[in-house]
Amino acid sequence: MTMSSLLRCSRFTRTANAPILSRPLHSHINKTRELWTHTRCFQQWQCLRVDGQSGSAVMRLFGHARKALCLSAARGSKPSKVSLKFLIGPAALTVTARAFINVAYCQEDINNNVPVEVQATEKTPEFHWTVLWEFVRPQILALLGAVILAFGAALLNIQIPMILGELVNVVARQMREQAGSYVRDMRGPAFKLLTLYCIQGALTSGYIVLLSRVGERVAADMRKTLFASLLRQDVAFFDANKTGHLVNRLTADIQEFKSSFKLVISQGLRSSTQTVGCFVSLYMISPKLTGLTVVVLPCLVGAGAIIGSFLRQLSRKAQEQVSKATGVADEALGNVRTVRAFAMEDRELQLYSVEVDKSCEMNEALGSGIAVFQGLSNVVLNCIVLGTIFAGGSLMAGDEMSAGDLMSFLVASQTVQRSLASISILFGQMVRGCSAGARVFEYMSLEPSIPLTGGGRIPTESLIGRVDFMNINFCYPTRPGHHILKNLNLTLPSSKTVAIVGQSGGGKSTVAALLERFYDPASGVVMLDGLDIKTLDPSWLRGKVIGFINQEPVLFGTSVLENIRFGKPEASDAEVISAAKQANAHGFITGFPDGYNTVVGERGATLSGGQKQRIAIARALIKNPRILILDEATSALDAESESVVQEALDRATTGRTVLIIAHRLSTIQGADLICVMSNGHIVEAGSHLELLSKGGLYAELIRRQRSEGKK
Ligand SMILES: Nc1ncnc2c1ncn2[C@@H]1O[C@H](COP(=O)(O)OP(=O)(O)OP(=O)(O)O)[C@@H](O)[C@H]1O
Repeated sequence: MTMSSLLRCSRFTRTANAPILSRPLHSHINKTRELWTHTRCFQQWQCLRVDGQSGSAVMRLFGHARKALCLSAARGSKPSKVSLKFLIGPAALTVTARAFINVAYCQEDINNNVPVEVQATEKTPEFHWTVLWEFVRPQILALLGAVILAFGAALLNIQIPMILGELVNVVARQMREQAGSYVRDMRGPAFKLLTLYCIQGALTSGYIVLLSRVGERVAADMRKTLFASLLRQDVAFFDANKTGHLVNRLTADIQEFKSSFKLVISQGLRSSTQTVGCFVSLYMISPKLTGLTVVVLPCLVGAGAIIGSFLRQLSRKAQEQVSKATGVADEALGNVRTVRAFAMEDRELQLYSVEVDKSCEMNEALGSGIAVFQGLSNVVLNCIVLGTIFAGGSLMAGDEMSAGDLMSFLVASQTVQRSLASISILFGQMVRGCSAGARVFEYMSLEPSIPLTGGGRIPTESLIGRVDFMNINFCYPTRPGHHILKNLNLTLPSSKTVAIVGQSGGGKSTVAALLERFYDPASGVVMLDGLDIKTLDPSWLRGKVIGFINQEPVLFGTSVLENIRFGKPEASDAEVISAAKQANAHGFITGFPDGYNTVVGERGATLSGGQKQRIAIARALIKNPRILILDEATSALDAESESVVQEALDRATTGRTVLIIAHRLSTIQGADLICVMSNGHIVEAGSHLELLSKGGLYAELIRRQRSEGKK
């Protein structure tokens, strides 16, 4: 979009019930509008209601609008309309903005703390033919072949009623004249008809084979491209989108698109060719009867289409209800241990039953609707046949038509009916296919603000491993008004252990997330060996430099060997075993009947917490990271497992830069530096003894934990 078109479409309108704006405010908004058009963020603004706001309040309002849009962009949606209700002082102000989002604004500094209520209406994703073309292009020859074969089959279908008519004429002549050989007269048209049937069958199989090849390959390419795009997205994107919703796009949406694509090409082409062709045939057989058909048929097909669309709506709702019920079952079965632990089986069953009963009711209603529709269609179709015979018979009586012509007319008009009905169904299918395709394309074109790769790398031999957090301010993109880190300054000296402590929810893990570059700070820099990590290759940083072990290690449902090798795919078996030994895991792994080939179950469900944690440590150690982050690595374990894991961790931290995030202060007393976090920044730093002697917040935390321990 050019700057001039942006300026053209930028406008403010006052709605009927909006109070008259004061002059200074008007000019202020105009200035702001200029600002926005220049930042290329907005396509159109509509200021609906402004009650006695000061200029600066309006400026803040625009700031919030921008943040809301950034938030939506981080969630992966591009809203066309965002309604914001701001409560600034006593007055309320409502603005509706039509937005053209520039995703780059996700990283804007977010510093305002005005209470804000945001409702974002998600824009329906758009279907882009150019994107589809990119997927179809490699299959174009097969697709053209399919189109030609389908067209050929449709042309043959048009011939069939005429030849049937010829056959009936032979029979009628035989009955009338009783002369000549029946078999000889029938042979010609019968042979012709048989040949047509065979060719038509061959063409039909041909185009179905080609189309399913095209459809499957296009769908496979789409799946791979969408999955690659999803894997590339920012962590913030996954904060904002449910996994089930994303998986649905990869599975159900692509499936729906593929079915529609195949159906629209094969049936659409066939039905439209047949409709046109058979209409020509009808006209050639009997212009009078065709005139009658032209009046009656569209009315009936139109009525059928209306009822059909009602039934489709009903079917969509029933399907939604089925997936709702599936969602309940999915959640319960996926969290079966929690359900069992709370003895909630009956409640889950009840929830599921309610949803299943609703879906049953809807499907029953749908079934009744379909039954009525089918019954009516049968009556109507038979009436059409009756009407055609009636009208055709009177034409035959007047010698304007032969019996064969009437037969041809009947078959051709039935073909037209079927084709028109299938076109009306296909239209709905096409709409559904396009919206499924649009949902798939939406995430394909989404560019992450933090790329996966690209940027500099520090050679391993010169990597020191010093980390500096300088003046960091940060809010999570999903909660723009909630400031987690405020002017945080922290240094992790090379080969030293730094522990961060502080109240729960204070932002300790957020510091680790910024070092991993899961998010970028709103302002300030994170430096590795004096280089801004934004200039370094994120995949190198995460894959080679930093080892991350957190409270709830997630393992993949494969073998122990593969899980450890996840840290370094090229590692030999000997390296895996050595990492397992360092992590105190070799003993229990070799105790399993299948040793390193033991499959650990979904998310490592067949292992104990301590065993999972030690495999996670081995997975982190196998890449020999310069920096190790231990985020509450032992807090989920019992005392016995904790001591085994702690022993592994103590061994792992030697010679590395280590950042420990801990609740239990007893585990970090040996750290070189302990930093106490409060209110988003570091308020105290020093060794355990120094901090104790100061008698500040750390001493208070120690005192509290000791008294809790005693209780
Ligand atoms: N992905 C996220 N999106 C939005 N807010 C988040 C996200 N992760 C954490 N938060 C919020 O950020 C704040 C800091 O969370 P963080 O996990 O950094 O705290 P913490 O100090 O490590 O807490 P704890 O000691 O309980 O683990 C919390 O208020 C939390 O609700």
